Amino acid sequence: MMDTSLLVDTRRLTRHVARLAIASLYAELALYPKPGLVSMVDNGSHTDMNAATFMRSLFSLRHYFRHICRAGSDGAPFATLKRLGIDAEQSMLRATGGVNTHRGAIFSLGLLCAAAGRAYAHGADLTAAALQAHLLAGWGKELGGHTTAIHQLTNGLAAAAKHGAKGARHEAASGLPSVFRTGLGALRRTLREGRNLEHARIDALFALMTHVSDTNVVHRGGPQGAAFVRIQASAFRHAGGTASSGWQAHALAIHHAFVERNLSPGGAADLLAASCFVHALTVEHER
Ligand SMILES: CC(C)(COP(=O)(O)OP(=O)(O)OC[C@H]1O[C@@H](n2cnc3c(N)ncnc32)[C@H](O[C@H]2O[C@H](COP(=O)(O)OP(=O)(O)OP(=O)(O)O)[C@@H](O)[C@H]2O)[C@@H]1O)[C@@H](O)C(=O)NCCC(=O)NCCS
Ligand SMILES: Nc1ncnc2[nH]cnc12
Repeated sequence: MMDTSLLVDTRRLTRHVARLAIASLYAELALYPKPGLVSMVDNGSHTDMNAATFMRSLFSLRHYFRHICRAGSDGAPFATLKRLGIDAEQSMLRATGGVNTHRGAIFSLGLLCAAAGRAYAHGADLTAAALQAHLLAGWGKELGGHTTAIHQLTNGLAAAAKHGAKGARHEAASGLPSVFRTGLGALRRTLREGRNLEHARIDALFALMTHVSDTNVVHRGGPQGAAFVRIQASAFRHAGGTASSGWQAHALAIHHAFVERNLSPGGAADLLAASCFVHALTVEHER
């Protein structure tokens, strides 16, 4: 006879995972000041999207995260995840009137939801190490060979071809080191030092801006823009990050400098949401 308790538990897990995924995207959107990025306060360097566009996008993705987590727990092949990802991109574009708000999150956060489902189905504790191991064991080989599933020249492909930017596919094929090492590391460090989640998210965003090969930055600003982002983010961190009493004024000055140069670290923003997700999902298993 079928074990229905497992079915109920899996349903509970997929709901929990989807709720955390959406909450993480919301936390990223609500954070301020975020250099060049859209928030509840302003549109940063963007003219075609605002917080309402992001809220519509976020709402359109709520079932996707549940479905991709379920696919992971069912042991689905990469082709299934890809299909779900493409469908989610289409829902997002319908919800936003064609604006790319969350393509990176659909990809990276979607893969993490699938990895959570796979880890759970294998009876693993939901730790960060288990998530990364299940991501790579489940779909690492296909991710290594994943070119693109959408047959159009994206800004990311153009930035890769012209300037060698690595982008989301390279990041995922390497097991999302920016999430598991850079983002999560910074979140945990700031919390350990006794500051709050808002501080931790700001520190994580600046850590990601220092390390990530962000196709969004490269597409808009070229190699000089990417260097500017790295230099500004490093200066913020060397000044002590959110441990410094003047951190808000410093972050705001960087925000204005990015808007002046039309720069937007959208890849780092997506990876911040992914880091917040991993932190929230694993925090009680890491003690
Ligand atoms: C696999 C794909 C997702 C790859 O897509 P693409 O060829 O576009 O590759 P990337 O640019 O590398 O990645 C896509 C988005 O990921 C974000 N990103 C950028 N750098 C990184 C990075 N190093 N690591 C992780 N993620 C990264 C980034 O998203 C943010 O930027 C968005 C805005 O970008 P853009 O459209 O350029 O917007 P504007 O600057 O405003 O443009 P203009 O107005 O100037 O024109 C922002 O919304 C953030 O989300 C990249 O956009 C994809 O091709 C694919 O295959 N999809 C199908 C799904 C799938 O296969 N799923 C598999 C299982 S889940
Ligand atoms: N808050 C934000 N602003 C602009 N691009 C983004 N991509 C993901 N989050 C973003």
